[in-house]
Amino acid sequence: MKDHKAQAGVKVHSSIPYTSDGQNPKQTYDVFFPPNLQPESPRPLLVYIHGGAWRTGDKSEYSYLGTHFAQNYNIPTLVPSYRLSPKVTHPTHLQDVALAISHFINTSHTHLPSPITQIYISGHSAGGFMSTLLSLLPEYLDKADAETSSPTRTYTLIKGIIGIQGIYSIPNLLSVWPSYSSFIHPAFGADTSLYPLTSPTHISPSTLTNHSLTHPTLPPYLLIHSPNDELVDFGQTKDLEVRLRALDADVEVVGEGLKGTHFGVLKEAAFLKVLGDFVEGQWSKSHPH
Ligand SMILES: Nc1ccccc1C(=O)C[C@H](N)C(=O)O
Repeated sequence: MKDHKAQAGVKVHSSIPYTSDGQNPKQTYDVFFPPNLQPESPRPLLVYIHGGAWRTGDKSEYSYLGTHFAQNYNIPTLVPSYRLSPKVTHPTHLQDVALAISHFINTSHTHLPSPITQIYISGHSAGGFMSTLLSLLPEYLDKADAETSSPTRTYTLIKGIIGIQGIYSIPNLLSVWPSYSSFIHPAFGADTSLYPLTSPTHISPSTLTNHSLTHPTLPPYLLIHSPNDELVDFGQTKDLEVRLRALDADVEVVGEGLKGTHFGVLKEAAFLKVLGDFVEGQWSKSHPH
């Protein structure tokens, strides 16, 4: 573990292993702490799950996001890496991310003056698929909690999900972009009949009812999708919006006003503002000044 100061007092803990063997650099996270956190003013946690078609990408490319939200919104931000395909297949990527979140929550008292009481999970592209599934299928975080011997049920801390140019339906993605089987097959296997089962857009009310005994309400969703995304069509976001509304969730879709490409949007000031303001806005509802 390395500790160093980033700009303007943001404290970074880099490459913290979240598995017990601690051997794989992909199974580590970076976490960005705002300066001067006070015990009497708790803050939410923002998680950022990177994209890259389940086969590329690394936490190191998104340090600027952690620094930004810690510095400008005073929000501790967790950026995990996870193992990539073809080395692993779904749901291993998601299990890694769930373990990273549970691991951080259960060690955060060593870094923070007060416990984390709210988690906002954002994800870009394939990361949007994962952030959404974490909210719709509690078993991923519950299983991670069992592994970390968590006394807290991490799932119940989720207070918002942010999908950024996400992939939410594998079948629809392949019907619009057949060539994407080049990364979908390594990530999800060649049996296309299983694709609907894994997709957030295909989660049914009855799937949810099975879980809702202990957590009846879905968190609010913010779905961000620039009209200039050249790699993932807006239909992905539209279809998820429709499904989430059918599941009685609050959904806000932001598209107009953004200009960036699939990856370019992540550097856009308007994007950073929409995401940060959403987290701060949700948090303020339960923590009025
Ligand atoms: N996020 C995506 C969505 C759709 C299509 C491709 C991507 C990619 O990220 C491609 C990646 N750079 C790759 O080399 O696999």
